[in-house]
Amino acid sequence: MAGASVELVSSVKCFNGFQKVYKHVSKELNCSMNFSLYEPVKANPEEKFPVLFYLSGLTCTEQNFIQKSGFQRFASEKKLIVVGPDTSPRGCNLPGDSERWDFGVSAGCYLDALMEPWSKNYRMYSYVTKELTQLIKDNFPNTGKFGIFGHSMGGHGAMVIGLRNPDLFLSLSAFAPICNPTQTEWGKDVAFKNYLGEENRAKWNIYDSTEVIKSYDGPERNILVDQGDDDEFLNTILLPQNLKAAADSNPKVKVNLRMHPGFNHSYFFISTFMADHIEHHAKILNA
Ligand SMILES: N[C@@H](CCC(=O)N[C@@H](CS)C(=O)NCC(=O)O)C(=O)O
Repeated sequence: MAGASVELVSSVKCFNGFQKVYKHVSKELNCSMNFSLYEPVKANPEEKFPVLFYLSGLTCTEQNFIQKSGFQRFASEKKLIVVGPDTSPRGCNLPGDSERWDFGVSAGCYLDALMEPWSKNYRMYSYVTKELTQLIKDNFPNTGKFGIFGHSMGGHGAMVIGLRNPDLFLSLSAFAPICNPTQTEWGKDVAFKNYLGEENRAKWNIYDSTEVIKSYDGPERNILVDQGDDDEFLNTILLPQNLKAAADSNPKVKVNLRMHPGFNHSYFFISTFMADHIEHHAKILNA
């Protein structure tokens, strides 16, 4: 192992690989962080694997995804390392960080906060794009090819991070993502207002994937988005039709938005379509 140090917390065999949890001290977030990492068994000592990041939604830790989504069977088959960061800094005890389920602890929103008291710790955008990616590159047997996906707030994070870093994250997909937060009450009155500030309104759009797509001019992207039509957050927080409309007006971004009758926002929905997402990423990352 090289680079910044990571400590193994647990390791359990699952299909032909190990579901591990690590902890490390994050310089970006100024606290100790856990992340999950699924590592396939190597066929030979030199074997390396592509890496897929999964970003979780509001109220989650690094545990929800590894316990409930069933991704391990497919990651084992396709031989992908899958990394699941936590959803916010932990243990910082900032005033007001635990009063709401949709703000503060477990609701880091995958952005770099600009406002006090959040700006010292709430730097999940830089944590994922710089610190954790580097730590994975330095410490695990990877091919250097990375993809990213996520759910809900994590779907928002995956889209923003994937679209703004096309050379780092080659493949991109989401389950029920928050697509246009600058147009929702949660975005305007809670998350962006408090983390980014009204006075920085001009900077909000870089954390809104619908807005990022409108001005996207990088390599062509094919994004898979699955959405249940019985999702309790569909028309208040998620707004996938706005994302689709933005993509339809930019030839560089193709969004395959699949609406699924009867599914809600839960991990029962995620587990149903997990195989398709792993397949989507494996095709690009193994090319
Ligand atoms: N406010 C509700 C909803 C939160 C919610 O649905 N969170 C989603 C992400 S936005 C989730 O993944 N929850 C964890 C789980 O289902 O294991 C709650 O706290 O139960």
